[in-house]
Amino acid sequence: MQSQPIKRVVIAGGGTAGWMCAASLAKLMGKHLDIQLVESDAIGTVGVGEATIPPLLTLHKLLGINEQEFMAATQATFKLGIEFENWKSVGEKYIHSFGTTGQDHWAAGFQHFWLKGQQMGLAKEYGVYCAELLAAQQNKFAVLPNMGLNYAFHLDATQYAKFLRSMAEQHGAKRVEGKIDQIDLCHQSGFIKSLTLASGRVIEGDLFIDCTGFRALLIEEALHTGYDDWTHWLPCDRAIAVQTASVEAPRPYTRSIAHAAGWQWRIPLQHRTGNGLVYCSRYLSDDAAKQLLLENVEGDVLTEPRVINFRTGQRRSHWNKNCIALGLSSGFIELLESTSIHLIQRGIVRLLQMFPSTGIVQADIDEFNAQTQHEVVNIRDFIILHYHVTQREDSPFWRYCKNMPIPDSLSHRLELFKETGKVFKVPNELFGENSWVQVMLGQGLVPQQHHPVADLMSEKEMEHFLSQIEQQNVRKVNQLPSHQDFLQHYCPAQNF
Ligand SMILES: Cc1cc2nc3c(=O)[nH]c(=O)nc-3n(C[C@H](O)[C@H](O)[C@H](O)COP(=O)(O)OP(=O)(O)OC[C@H]3O[C@@H](n4cnc5c(N)ncnc54)[C@H](O)[C@@H]3O)c2cc1C
Repeated sequence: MQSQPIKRVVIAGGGTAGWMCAASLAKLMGKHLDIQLVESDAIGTVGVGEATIPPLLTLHKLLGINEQEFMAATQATFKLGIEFENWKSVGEKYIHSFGTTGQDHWAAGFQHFWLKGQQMGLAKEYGVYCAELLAAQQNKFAVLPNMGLNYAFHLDATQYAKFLRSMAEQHGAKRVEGKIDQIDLCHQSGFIKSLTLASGRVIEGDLFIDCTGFRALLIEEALHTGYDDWTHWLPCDRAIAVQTASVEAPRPYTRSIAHAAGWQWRIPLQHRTGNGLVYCSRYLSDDAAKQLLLENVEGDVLTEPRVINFRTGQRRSHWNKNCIALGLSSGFIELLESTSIHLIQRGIVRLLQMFPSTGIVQADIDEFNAQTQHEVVNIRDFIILHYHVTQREDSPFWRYCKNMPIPDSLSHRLELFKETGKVFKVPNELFGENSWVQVMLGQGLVPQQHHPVADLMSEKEMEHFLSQIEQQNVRKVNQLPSHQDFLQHYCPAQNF
């Protein structure tokens, strides 16, 4: 397709996606590449995206990032999961934690033993059997040896981009300030040849990474790649974001609080709290959303509330010709389970694995797109689950979500769990069985049966099995310091 070797990589956009990509390429392939990143201070970044999930630790290890330095620089706190309030019904809550719940048997997941234990009147709440969940509820945390607790971070998105920028520049990536005005295509191949800036400067490249956010300047405006719209399954299309002063010690989890036409996030950082309301404009006006958010935040409001429009879905191809889209330019599922930054990371790793050093071939493009789409579709189903499996019928929004048709792939999973209690992870899927079980149970889907292997346990054996898991978790959590104390000792930011 394009037999010339790929030496010059141009990254358009310097938000989280752009700088994650620049830092990774520069650190891991910088010796062989000329990397330029173009960004515009006048346009700025989306400025949100502050909750992450555990696989980010793997990328940080790969890049040799010192966790304490990174956390101090980005005002970060630890995250053990997400608390969902009012999602199943108003007044009820559950936590989707990053930990393992109970102990699986090779033939059947822990949920089967828990269901049997419940039938026998011996099992407590599902979350009692997960150390991360107990630690989150008690606001406790420590980094334990051998990944004793699974965790991720809450971070300041602007500081994170700065942190990555300095790393990228240290490894040779060059930043170009300026507004991209025009994208120049090769008449014959349709490949991108160069970007022309408002200043008239022309930036040529062999491979272009579109990190221009929702604008999708390269992948869509120039290459007309197309977009699969998922608003019929994920109807929220607006968010209002606002930062507030902290009023309590930072909790080691994200809060997601459902309202009548969407939900509100609370992300505690060391120096402030990130808040926002995600909503569906069919059911709530921007003014009403703003009022609702401001009525439901705690602490002094530090920034002007900002409305962000989005359309859930994904780009039809994430890699088209010599352009790869990363971040918001590639699509947006929803922020509910903090999967966007993770998908940027996956796109970068995939690019490194398939880097077209000797030239671009269609087989690489097809493989990249197939893998990405497979991954994104499974995450999409997991997010739809939260909205669709609910007992709420108290507003038009929730009635829509409860009654909307859902993808067949999700229907099958829900049916399987409801009928049999079984959950199987699809190969290369982000969310494992334990995540699906936590959210399905949390949203109120209770299986009608359990696996017969759980029937082999006598009452005494079941009691012992459940109580030793519980005691082990209680002992682990009892020795932990408070999250706040641990942050203060491990990674205090300057103004903590
Ligand atoms: C409300 C909301 C909350 C979110 N919360 C989370 C979360 O908790 N966790 C999570 O994982 N993800 C979250 N996300 C997604 C996350 O914010 C993004 O994945 C992440 O910030 C990456 O954004 P980006 O770099 O693609 O785009 P942006 O941050 O928008 O960056 C775009 C870049 O392109 C540049 N640019 C654009 N046009 C031009 C031009 N013409 N010339 C030059 N430069 C240009 C801009 O200046 C900027 O540098 C959230 C998203 C939204 C909308």
